[in-house]
Amino acid sequence: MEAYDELLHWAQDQGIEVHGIKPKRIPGRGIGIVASKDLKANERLIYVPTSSFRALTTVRPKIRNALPPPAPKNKGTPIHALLAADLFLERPSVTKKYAPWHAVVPTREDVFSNLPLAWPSLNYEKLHALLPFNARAHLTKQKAKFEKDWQLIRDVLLPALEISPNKGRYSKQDFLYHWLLVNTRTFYHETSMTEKLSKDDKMILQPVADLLNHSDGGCEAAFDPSCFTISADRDYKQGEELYICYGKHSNDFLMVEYGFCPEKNRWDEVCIDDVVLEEMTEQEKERLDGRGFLGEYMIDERTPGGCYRTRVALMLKCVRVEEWERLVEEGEEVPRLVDGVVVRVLRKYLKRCKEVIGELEDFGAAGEMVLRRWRQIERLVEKSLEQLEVGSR
Ligand SMILES: C[S@@+](CC[C@H](N)C(=O)[O-])C[C@H]1O[C@@H](n2cnc3c(N)ncnc32)[C@H](O)[C@@H]1O
Repeated sequence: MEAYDELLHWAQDQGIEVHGIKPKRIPGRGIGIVASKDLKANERLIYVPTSSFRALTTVRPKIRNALPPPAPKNKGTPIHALLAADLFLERPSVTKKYAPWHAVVPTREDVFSNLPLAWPSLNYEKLHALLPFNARAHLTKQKAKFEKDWQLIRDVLLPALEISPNKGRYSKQDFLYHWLLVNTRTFYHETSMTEKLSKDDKMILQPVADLLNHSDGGCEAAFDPSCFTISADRDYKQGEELYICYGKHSNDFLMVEYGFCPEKNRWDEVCIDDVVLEEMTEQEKERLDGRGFLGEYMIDERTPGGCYRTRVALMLKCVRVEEWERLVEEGEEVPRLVDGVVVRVLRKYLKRCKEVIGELEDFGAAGEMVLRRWRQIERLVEKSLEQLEVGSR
């Protein structure tokens, strides 16, 4: 029997209802979910009762008792770390219970080849430095989060269970694999047990639904304290892939969190803080900070001339300070005069894109995803420049 068929049988025994869909291997996306028959909009496709989640309640007591309990305001042990520890320390008897799920989740090789946090140390520093601004910032934060969780596992959990860390199966790399599995497969869900915890802690794993790939739109996901459901957002033809939206994320975020960088993404945007801030004197930065306009300068397909924050910041370069203060105070539209400054800054950014692309072209397979990302950015900047230049004629 195929691993997917076994998963579906197993899921049925867990009370999970699956209707009109089936898992399928999809080139470049691992496993995904396709329609096994024609589907109508609003048909319920997956029903997962709370009892079949892997959540705080299913983390084995010996693990929960050894670690500080999760607490509001990100105090205590993150649920992420608890779920990852539960998978990391699974004994064969437990694994047996979840064997059909383990048989279909990505292997270590799959996970490590896609996710930046798992880049081999030799490449990590170099590629990290070549990431676009927001991807770099996000990866730095993610790394800090992982290191903190690993410290808790190594220094508190493993000693409490009398397991020696850094040995084979209990190594940091092995924890990283399970931590990334959790990171890429959890869903947001809230119960009375988790309502006081931070948003990041309201996470659960749910077999079958976690096989849905992401797109910038897709099926409807809904939950209440008793279950999680996925319904068709439109009619589907048999064989079509179904997606859900993991969130309105940019490609920089998707690349770091999930290890892929789609060509089509209506939520994509690019942060150009490095080039905008290079333009500013210390005094100008202070002024921007004082008005709450320091950083987060974005461009996207809909705003070729930059977001409001970008335009406000660059306005400092083309109007007198008193006029700038007045326009900001009154929330007035930024004058078209700023377009000239935006063009100059975007040309500088485009030059930088091309330099990084040149470096990444020599990097080989390890840098492929980052290269693809920079090429997307290059296209976006070129398009923005074209539109600004046409607009100024
Ligand atoms: C929740 S899982 C989805 C199921 C997954 N494809 C699998 O094989 O188990 C999330 C992972 O699927 C992959 N993925 C999801 N959406 C994708 C997409 N649009 N393009 C490429 N990979 C995608 C990424 O590896 C991501 O980390």
